[in-house]
Amino acid sequence: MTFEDIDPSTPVLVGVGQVSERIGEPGYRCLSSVELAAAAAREAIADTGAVAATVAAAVDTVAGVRQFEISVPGAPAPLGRSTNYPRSVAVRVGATPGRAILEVAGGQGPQHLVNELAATIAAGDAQAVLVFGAEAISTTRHLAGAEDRPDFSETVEGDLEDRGFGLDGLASQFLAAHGLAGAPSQYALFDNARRARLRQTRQEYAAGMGALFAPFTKVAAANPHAAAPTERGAGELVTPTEKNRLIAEPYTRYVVAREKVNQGAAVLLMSVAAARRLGVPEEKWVFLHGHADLRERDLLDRGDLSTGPAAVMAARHALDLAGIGPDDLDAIDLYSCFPIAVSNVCDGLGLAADGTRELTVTGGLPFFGGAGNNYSTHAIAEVVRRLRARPGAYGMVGANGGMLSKYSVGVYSTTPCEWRPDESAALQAEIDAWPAVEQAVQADGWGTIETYTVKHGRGGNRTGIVVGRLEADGRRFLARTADGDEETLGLLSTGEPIGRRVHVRSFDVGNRVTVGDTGAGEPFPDGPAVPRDDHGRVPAHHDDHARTPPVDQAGEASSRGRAGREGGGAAGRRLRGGSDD
Ligand SMILES: CC(=O)SCCNC(=O)CCNC(=O)[C@H](O)C(C)(C)COP(=O)(O)OP(=O)(O)OC[C@H]1O[C@@H](n2cnc3c(N)ncnc32)[C@H](O)[C@@H]1OP(=O)(O)O
Repeated sequence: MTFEDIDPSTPVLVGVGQVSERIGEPGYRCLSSVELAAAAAREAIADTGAVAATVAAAVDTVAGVRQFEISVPGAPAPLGRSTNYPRSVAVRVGATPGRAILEVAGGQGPQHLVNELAATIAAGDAQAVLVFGAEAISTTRHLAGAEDRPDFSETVEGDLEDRGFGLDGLASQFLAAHGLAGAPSQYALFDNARRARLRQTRQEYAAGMGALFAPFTKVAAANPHAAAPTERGAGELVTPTEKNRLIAEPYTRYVVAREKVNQGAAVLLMSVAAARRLGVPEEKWVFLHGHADLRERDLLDRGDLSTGPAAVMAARHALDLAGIGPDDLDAIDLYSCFPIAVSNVCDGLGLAADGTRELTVTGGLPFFGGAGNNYSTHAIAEVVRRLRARPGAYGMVGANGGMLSKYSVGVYSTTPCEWRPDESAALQAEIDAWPAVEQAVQADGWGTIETYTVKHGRGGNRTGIVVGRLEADGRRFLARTADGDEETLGLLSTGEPIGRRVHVRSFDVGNRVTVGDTGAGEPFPDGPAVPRDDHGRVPAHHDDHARTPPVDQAGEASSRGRAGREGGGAAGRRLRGGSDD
């Protein structure tokens, strides 16, 4: 395949842009997420090397990645927001697209949009597509309480293909009521299960997480767009200190996605025909050689909580389509909200995760910054930049959303290639046919711990969360510890809890786990009942705190004040599982 004989409908990435700003630094402009996305989009348009106004006018489709503050029902936006984010950005860059898309929540969004809209171009249904996203969480958090805070509200007319939150099966009042409202505690369950599978001690596993992420800090330190550009050693990353407090065991703050960022990124795709017509030089062109989008089973349905096979299948399929293996990749960016998101894919692909292989091009979500759902647009932009500098080399972006729930992959190169349809649908049917683990929504009796975490609130309060199997019939249960149950917290915080025997008891407010069958026996006095028949229902966000992540991507604070809030009284206090941080 050469540039001369390539099909004119072939999709090609022709422009990328990234912008960022840090509070307190020279040039800080207090930009809204719309302004950050627009600045990145302008950069992507200019990056084509063609006449900017002509390129902007040719954009027929815009697709916005959802910000955290519009990713969960009831999320606050203390500085206001646009009623039509994609068109707010389009107007600013001089585009008048016929189609405007607002993608569902989730970190897979950027790569998914590139995969989907490249297919749209290949089918002849679009010619020039601008994908963008941005977060101004740092600015919003900083100014939320200020008297002279800016107002980012705007009303923009025009059609909008709003795909909704897309949180079905990812978030529910049932999960939230048992402490699983935020991403750190959800992912901690997977890392602890992986540790037990590898038969490692806590110290050994922490050392591995440190070794995995220390090289990420080095990449971040060299990246002008990084939110936390500080190089740190492996030991420093995983040693709890006042600054590096425990968030959800085994995670300290340094190994958790950092959501306080002001970052925007954009990618411009075109058909080869449009790129030629608009005068985009061929040295700017980057082709999608492989792509895949797969969804894991819902958390409590998964057979093995130590691994996320759908993500690995997606990566393998994208590489297969490209006709290469992991060793052929020159640049890799694996989504890194928590260590397991990276090590799961490394385990599956046989990639070294000890620092000998670079696994991020940006610095990763804890150090570059977890730009809400939009992190991987930055990864794509950086991979494109690197591949242009190394014609013929391959790069891969793995983008993760939910609780290791959705994985989208792109394999890129400057080498021309025709559009290659993927077989994700057939693979998805295979995944969907895997048997779901039978659940005991109301769990009573003795059981065995399958995985666990202990969440640490800012004030020192702790909540233990256990996923286990009932001895009587092997059904899976979810439970949390009662308030002040130091004995059970002690079991969960030392040695190897996985495989240990515990007692679980159901109450209206949810399941409670103890090391013995006493203590959780009294009837619970009051408090709203936990919905048990609607696992897919997304809890509304009533937190008036400035932090806005959705359940999909949330910080631990996001369950405050919603389902699972328990009543008072002595027994109530004892049974209460402790608040989020
Ligand atoms: C699929 C997925 O992507 S899942 C992942 C989704 N993302 C998440 O869930 C986000 C998870 N992270 C979080 O919730 C939070 O970062 C937490 C809970 C881990 C820590 O939050 P906090 O306790 O509020 O952290 P804290 O504010 O104390 O410190 C974080 C850093 O941000 C800095 N910071 C605080 N406010 C701001 C601000 N407005 N702007 C920029 N930086 C800020 C602090 O100075 C500190 O910097 P340092 O690293 O130099 O010490």
